[in-house]
Order: sequence, then C-alpha cells, then structure tokens
Amino acid sequence: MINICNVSFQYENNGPSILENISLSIDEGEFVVFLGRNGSGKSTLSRLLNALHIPSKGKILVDDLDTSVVEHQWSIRKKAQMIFQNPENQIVGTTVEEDIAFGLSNIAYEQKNMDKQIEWSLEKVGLQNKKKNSVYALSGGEKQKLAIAAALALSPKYLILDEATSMLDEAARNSVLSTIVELKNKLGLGIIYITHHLEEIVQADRIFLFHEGKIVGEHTPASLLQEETLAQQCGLEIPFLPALSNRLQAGGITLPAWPTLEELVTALWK
Ligand SMILES: Nc1ncnc2c1ncn2[C@@H]1O[C@H](COP(=O)(O)OP(=O)(O)OP(=O)(O)O)[C@@H](O)[C@H]1O
Repeated sequence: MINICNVSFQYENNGPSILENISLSIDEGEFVVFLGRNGSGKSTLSRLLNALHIPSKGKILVDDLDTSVVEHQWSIRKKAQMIFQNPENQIVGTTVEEDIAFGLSNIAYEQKNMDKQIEWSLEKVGLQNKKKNSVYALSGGEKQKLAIAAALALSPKYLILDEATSMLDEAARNSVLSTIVELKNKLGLGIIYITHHLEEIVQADRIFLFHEGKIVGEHTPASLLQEETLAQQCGLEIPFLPALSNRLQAGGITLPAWPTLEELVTALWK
C-alpha cells in the first residue's frame, strides 16, 4: 500500500506551495487516476511517490518504506516504476531485448534467467514478436509498451504513468490503456495514472481530482459525471457521450454511465 499522509510540497524554500495537505492511500491492485488540468500538481505528487522529491511536510510510505529515508529510496524506485510522457527518453538499448536487459543488469538480475524475464515482460505487453527488432523501428505506441515492459521486468508492485499516452494517437492510446488494465487484472499491479483526459479514466477504480495543488474530490468514473460543475471549475470538460448519457438518465432512459456510441444509439432507438 502507498500511504500519503498530510503531504505539502514546495520546490524552493519560501517558494510557492505546489501541493497542500494531501492525504490518500493506494492499494496494490488498484487503478487510481490523478486527474487535473496542467499545473495542478499531479506530476509533482507522482514524483514524490517515487522519492524523486521529498515532501516539505508530511510523509509518504510505499509499503511501509518512508520516501525521505535515503536507504529506502532504491527499493521504493524498484517497487514503484515510473513511465513518462515521451518513450524516446526512456529507451536506452538499440534493440528491444537490449533495452530490457539494460534495466535488469542495473539490478544485477541473474544472467541465466534474464532471457526468460525479457520474454515474459514482452509477452505481457504483446511485443513478444519484436524481441530482436531495432527500437527505432517501433511505433510510438510500441515504444511506450516497451517502456512498460522494461519497467515490468524489474517486478514492480506499482506502475506510475505520467501522461504516458499523451503523445500517442487514439488507437495507440487505447491499446496502451488496455495493456495497463490487463496488467492490473492479471498481475495485481497498482496503477497510478496521471492525465487531464477524461476519456482515459473509464476503467479506473478511483479518481482523485486535483485543482491548484489540492485534492478537491475523490470519485468513481460514474460519480464524477454528477460533478459537471466541479469538473468545469477545475478546467475539465465531461466528454460528450457520458455528458449526454447523464442527461438522458436523469430523464429516465437506462444507460451505462460511460456508453459507447453504439450503446447510446441502441438505447435511443428503444
Ligand atoms: N522543477 C520545478 N521547479 C519549480 N516549479 C515547478 C517544477 N516543476 C513543476 N513546477 C511547478 O509546479 C506546479 C505543478 O506542476 P506539475 O507538473 O506537478 O503539474 P501537473 O498537474 O502535473 O501539470 P502537467 O499536466 O502540465 O504536467 C506548476 O506550477 C509548475 O510550474
């Protein structure tokens, strides 16, 4: 479990307060979203989880390890792997297998088991046929999946994805998202997913809504729809289909909270 206890943060002494008194916990096997507009503090909090920054006040425990204790930081970074926006910045190998092997060598992974671990992690993200490929020949979505496989090979308990799909087109974004959901379901990984796109939160267990360094709401995908005004105040727009579904439901039409276009059309024909 990750426990964030009364955390506040400033980048500089006497600088502006970036996060104010944040408290929340995240279980293993949970898919949690940090949602908020640019500059609301989501990435800063994600970097605090990974001990890249240390809280100015309060504390963060990752499986009972305090991020402010230097001796814990290596274990915390291994447990909670980060995936960033631009996959190009995370790829270090020239072939797919070399890229994953690099991270494994860094943790002194046993050489004799390395190949098996590389194959396992590639299979989990659906890149098993690309093992020998050059990383330069991968698409954007495949590169992001490689970054996830490289993280996965290190046996983390949590994946922290900071706007990890924002450089991808819709098809690649959906494909990476389904991979993430599968990892949560099949491996029981905790997922911390940072975004300002509401379309990406449909499969989350819980959503924390960020505004100006504070958490202003905790929701499920369905309950967030009831908070259209709050979402707008936070600079977010509920997407068209769920917004319409919300209104139709209020008028007595039975629909899922986040319908597909087909589900919406079928319900309206009935
Ligand atoms: N290294 C830094 N030094 C000083 N201020 C920073 C630094 N990084 C971020 N900030 C400031 O902290 C605030 C929160 O930024 P943060 O990146 O955490 O927000 P965010 O919600 O993740 O936004 P985005 O979606 O744009 O990444 C912003 O005002 C930003 O300018």
